[in-house]
Amino acid sequence: MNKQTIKDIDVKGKKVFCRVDFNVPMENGEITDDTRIKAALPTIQYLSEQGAKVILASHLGRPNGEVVEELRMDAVAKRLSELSNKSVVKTDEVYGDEVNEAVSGLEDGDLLLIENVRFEAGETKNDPELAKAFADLADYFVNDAFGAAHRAHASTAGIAEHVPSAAGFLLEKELEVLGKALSNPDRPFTAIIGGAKVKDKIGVIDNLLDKVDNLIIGGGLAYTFVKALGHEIGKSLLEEDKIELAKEYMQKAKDKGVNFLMPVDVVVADDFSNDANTQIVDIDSIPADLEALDIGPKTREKYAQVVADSQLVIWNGPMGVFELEVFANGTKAVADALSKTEGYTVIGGGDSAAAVEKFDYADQMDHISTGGGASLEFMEGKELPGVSALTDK
Ligand SMILES: Nc1ncnc2c1ncn2[C@@H]1O[C@H](COP(=O)(O)OP(=O)(O)OP(=O)(O)O)[C@@H](O)[C@H]1O
Ligand SMILES: O=C(O)[C@H](O)COP(=O)(O)O
Repeated sequence: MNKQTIKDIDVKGKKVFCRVDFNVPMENGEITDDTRIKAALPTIQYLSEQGAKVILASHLGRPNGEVVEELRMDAVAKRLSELSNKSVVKTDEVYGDEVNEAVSGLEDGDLLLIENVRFEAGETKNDPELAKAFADLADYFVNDAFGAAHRAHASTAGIAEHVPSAAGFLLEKELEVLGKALSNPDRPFTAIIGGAKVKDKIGVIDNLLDKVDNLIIGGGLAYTFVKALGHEIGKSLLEEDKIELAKEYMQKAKDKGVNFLMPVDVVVADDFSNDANTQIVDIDSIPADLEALDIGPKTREKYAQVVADSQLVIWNGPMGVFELEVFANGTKAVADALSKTEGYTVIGGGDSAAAVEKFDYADQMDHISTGGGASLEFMEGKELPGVSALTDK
């Protein structure tokens, strides 16, 4: 990486504004998954041990520039304190007098967490005044929020225009793993793309076709491709305006010699529920009144074999409606295959990461990205503003 990292800066006795991605799932005020907090700990602990005064900042949810009581950072501060074994000062403001006072009270090694940065409308607009206000709090800016690195916001990018900056360990690791996978992959290299919408994955599929040996398609987006092959898909998900593009991608795969794998059989249902009547049909026999909600057993076996024979696998997007038990087998089978392959396995965040956690395969994956949208944009080959804004080495 051509950017400074925290190892390149001397933070002893300095104030460091550290952007993290503590956008964790919450239910009734309780954090239901603290993976992202744990993932930022190495950077936070390092800064603290080096004697920095650590000012942490994150967004939580999408409050759209307003104070939303349920999206305050208090539960996060509490969990961070438990995980780090340190007390964490928490402010109720994002900037201003309360924050200035709290910062002046910090001793070397102390941790402070400011309020949800998205309570300020200027955050997502990358408002230069808000960016300057954040910068004025600190001597250095450290970005460890890989999950928000695809956003050009005041606390992820704007601030870097005003103070020297560096990448934290998590950001560095994510870029290293995903970067190596895309630029110098071990082969055979297999990408598995699922999830609901073709339109969200267009850039990724296009970019990956230039790099992979096998491209496996599953989930709701598969049916636009199935339709493009001329099969009927009943009530399955379809993006009519993407059929031509699906044809182009299948042609591109052929031209590039990429093995393009699509479902050969599917689980169809009469209802989007666990009580639905289901049956398994071949891909060219989807009944007009039913919806395909998972890949079938022949497809599971085929995909598992390709994964077993791969040296590198990147997975983004579930194979079916994994939230419902009856349509979870495809996603489970892919997770199981990844857990068994000798190849290096990368989970591209978002729903696939949630599925891997849910089915207890997380420990057996080599890298689970903390960024859903960010890893997608990275895999599309896009520049991440939260990275490009950092000081060059
Ligand atoms: N055959 C299907 N029909 C309808 N919905 C499906 C089907 N297969 C998967 N899904 C749904 O797709 C959703 C995930 O789609 P999405 O494109 O958001 O995935 P993702 O890329 O993993 O998530 P993220 O955007 O968070 O990274 C899941 O909620 C799942 O239920
Ligand atoms: O959950 C995420 O993917 C990141 O925290 C970014 O959140 P956002 O999509 O609301 O910007």
